[in-house]
Amino acid sequence: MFAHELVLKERGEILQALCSSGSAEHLERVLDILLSQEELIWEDYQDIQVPGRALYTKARQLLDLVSTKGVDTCAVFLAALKQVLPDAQRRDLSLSGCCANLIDKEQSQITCTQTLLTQRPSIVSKLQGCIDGTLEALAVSGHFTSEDYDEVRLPIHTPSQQARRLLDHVRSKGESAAEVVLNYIQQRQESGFPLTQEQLTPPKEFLKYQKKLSSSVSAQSCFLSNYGGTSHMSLDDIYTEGQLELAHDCADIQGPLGLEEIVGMVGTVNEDADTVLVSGEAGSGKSTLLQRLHLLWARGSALQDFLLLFPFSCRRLNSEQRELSVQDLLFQHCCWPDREQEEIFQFVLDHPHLVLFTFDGLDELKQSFSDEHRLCCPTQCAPVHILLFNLIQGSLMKGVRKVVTSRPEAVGPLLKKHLCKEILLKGFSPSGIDCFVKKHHTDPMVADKVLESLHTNNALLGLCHSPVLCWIVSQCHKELLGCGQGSPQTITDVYLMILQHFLQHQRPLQSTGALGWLQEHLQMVFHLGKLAFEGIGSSCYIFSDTDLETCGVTENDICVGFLIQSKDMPSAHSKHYEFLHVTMQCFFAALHIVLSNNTDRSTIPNLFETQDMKETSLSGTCFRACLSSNSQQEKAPTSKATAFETPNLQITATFVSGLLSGHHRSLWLHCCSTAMIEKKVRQVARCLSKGMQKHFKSIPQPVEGEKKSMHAMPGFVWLIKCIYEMQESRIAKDAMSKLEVDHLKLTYCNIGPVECTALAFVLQHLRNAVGLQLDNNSVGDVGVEQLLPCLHVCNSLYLRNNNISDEGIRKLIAKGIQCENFRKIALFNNKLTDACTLHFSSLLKAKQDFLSLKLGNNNITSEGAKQLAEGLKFSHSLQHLGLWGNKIRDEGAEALAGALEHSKSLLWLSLVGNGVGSAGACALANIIKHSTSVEELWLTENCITRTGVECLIQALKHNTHVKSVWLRNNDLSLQEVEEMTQLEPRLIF
Ligand SMILES: Nc1ncnc2c1ncn2[C@@H]1O[C@H](COP(=O)(O)OP(=O)(O)OP(=O)(O)O)[C@@H](O)[C@H]1O
Repeated sequence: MFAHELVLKERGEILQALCSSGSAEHLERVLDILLSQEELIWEDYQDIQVPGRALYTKARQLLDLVSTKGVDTCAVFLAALKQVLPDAQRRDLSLSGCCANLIDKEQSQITCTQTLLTQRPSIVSKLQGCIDGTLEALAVSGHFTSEDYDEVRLPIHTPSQQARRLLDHVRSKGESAAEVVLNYIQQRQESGFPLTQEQLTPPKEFLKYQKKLSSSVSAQSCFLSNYGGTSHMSLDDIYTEGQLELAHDCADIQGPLGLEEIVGMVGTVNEDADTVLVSGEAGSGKSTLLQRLHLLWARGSALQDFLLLFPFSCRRLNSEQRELSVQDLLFQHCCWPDREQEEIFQFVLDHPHLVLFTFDGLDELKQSFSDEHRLCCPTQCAPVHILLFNLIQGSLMKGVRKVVTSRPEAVGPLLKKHLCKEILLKGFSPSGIDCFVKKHHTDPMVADKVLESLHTNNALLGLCHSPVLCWIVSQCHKELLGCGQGSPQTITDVYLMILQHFLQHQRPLQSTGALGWLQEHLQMVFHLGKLAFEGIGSSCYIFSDTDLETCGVTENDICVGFLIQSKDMPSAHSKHYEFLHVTMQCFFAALHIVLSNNTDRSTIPNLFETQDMKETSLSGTCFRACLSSNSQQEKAPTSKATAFETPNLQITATFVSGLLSGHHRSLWLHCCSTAMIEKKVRQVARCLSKGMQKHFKSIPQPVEGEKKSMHAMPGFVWLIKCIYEMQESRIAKDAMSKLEVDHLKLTYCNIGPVECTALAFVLQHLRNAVGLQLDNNSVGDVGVEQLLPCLHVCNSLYLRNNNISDEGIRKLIAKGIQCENFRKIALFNNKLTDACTLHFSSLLKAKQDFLSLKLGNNNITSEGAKQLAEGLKFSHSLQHLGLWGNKIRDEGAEALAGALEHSKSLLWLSLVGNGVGSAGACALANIIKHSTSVEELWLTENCITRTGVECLIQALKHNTHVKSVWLRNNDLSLQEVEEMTQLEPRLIF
């Protein structure tokens, strides 16, 4: 193959190789070589290197340019690539055979400017060690102004980029400036400063540091800390893959993402950014995922493109009061170099693309993200959050890859614009739950029993998609297996179960009776509750000895196991503690709110109003003000925006609702006054009702002719979940009696099985049937089953892109057949196969008023179509049938045509993108011939040839009510298309 053909054929791979590290270094080195080989002229170079242009755009332009210059330039380009790319990437490209030999140009140039061009690669290398000196020489000789100096020295440039910017400036200053540069380099060489080639291979001390860092990262990441109180669990033994998805649609990737793809370029939406965000709900496994990445890196089994990985926890960074430089941050917070600190840091600065930073829990940082305070100099000291924000946005240490985790609610548009991509972590898949439980219980009999019990309680199974809940449920298997009918249904039930588990673990229950376990440990609950509550209000998740003392937490309280010692705190002399998991802190804070006599009467209303505060972006002082302890107020001087606090306050509010539910009220009887509890119940009920009404009031009036539709605002799902936790049908009924909409839209709302359970609990009380649109969530089969109790109030159900399989459909249809209102369903982009068509066929037979069935982009073949046709024969009502993007061929089309040809109801049929061919088209022509209702037939992309279209034309001759037949992208020549359009204008090509 010729070089230019190869450049064309491997374009995608070459682009990836040049740009995937996110650093411009590879591209710029290739440009240096092409300039030196005189394959590019200066103007070509300037056309590509337009400031501010995205890296990928520059690379694409270079590829276009070398292709237009012909085979020789392409051969030199490939040789340059071969020289520049690291071994691993070079192996991925088949460059051999087509590369030209790079020629070392003789130093017989007429001008210094030419020499700077033809010797550019080596001059860039030489300059890196003496940028300052060269700049000074240029300034002294009057060629460079202080602006030139500043532009070259911009700290966002790596040293090699600074060298190139210097040469670019010199080019515009003329021959004498070029002479100054060459003279300076020559003098420097003569005075004994060698070339800087060794900058590209790590210095010896660096390798020692790398070893030290990786063993410290490995030590930190090999155990899971929340097993600390009870047993040690190594990450290897328990780690279970979570579900990772790109937040944005991306054609390049099918199926779930792997761990390596988190840092890779796949799914990039902003090529200029270096920061990847992994977002996920509380307990979805973000910290554990990072921990896994750290461990794999430290062991050399993943992310080996990065020589260094620096892990940070925002929770720990909160306690850093000093101003630090990036160098201090790396060395003091991650790993201290024993020697040659400067040299190691210089290597990091010179090779940003070989370095990875991870920041866990951005939502826990006391300050909210802002890009106002710019900092570019890595040696300048600043408060830690300013360093962090500048690293994330890339004004500091451009080119270093960053992975940041956060709860989704805490990510505002300000941060989003600095992200190269966002990845959603959606907890465990159904098979992930099985896998986790089996790993958790080494005894397979126990694991089987736990799983069996989970599969008989769908609400609990839904909860187990959240890893933290799956962990609790597995941990409390004895309680779970012992509780029979009363097994947990709500998140609060699960947390009460672990409370009971830990308390009884400490002192097995003997004489105290069924309610005794709590009473016996009430003081401990009060102490931890106070600590948790005060921390939640001020985003404080790590507690000192003094904090514990202030809240009365004793050694015995610690021994129960809810508090664990914090790892890696900078001050070694005093102990620090944190809750096993932050959701546990929320739970104890909720216990405090429910049980304490001393909480302010506005605590509950303020807690529930956090959502409003978020939506109106008021400050979070309101909730903080209701905290009673003075010490806490002293400790929270920062003005953290409410948006960052809201997730944990919302979780606390959800627990408050759950703890005050009728099911649990008897628990509190012996702990506090019934009147106080009842008052709090009324307060919560009022807050929920008020919150709901506020949402309903915001629904706009419908435009004439359109249905009244409500798109869920943030917080709607949370309120629904609180109502579910309370388990009060009365509140649900009351809330729904005021909702007057025809269509309820909850697309992209993070709806998983747990949310489905809550939605069904509340929506079943709707007075009028609605269209329920849940597209683009993570409902899954478990969620579908959870929705069944509200199916009777759904006239249409939209579940596009929700990971639903045939099993989910089986249950859905069994119920749907009995629901009078249920008339439309849209299930495109799921995991359906032929097995589901049997159920749809039964549905069509049984429900003579069913109107619309859309199953596009699934895996249905001709066999499925035949099965479906069996039901279609009986349907006298179906108006819309969508089967696009499946694998239905001619026989399937024939079966469908046979069933539909005499239909008096069908208006619209789509078989786009199936491959029915001409035989299929001829069969479908019968529908046109005989049906008295069909208006639109969509047959785009179906390998139909002239024969097929001729059948359709014939059929259309007898039909006046068909409006259009879509035939784009079939096997027809331009001439045929023109000819047939003339014959039948209703054909659309
Ligand atoms: N992939 C996993 N494999 C095994 N266990 C997991 C996994 N992910 C999470 N867990 C369990 O769930 C617990 C909570 O997970 P983790 O702390 O990682 O969640 P998170 O998303 O960081 O939560 P938060 O946002 O509240 O900080 C872990 O301590 C661990 O016990």
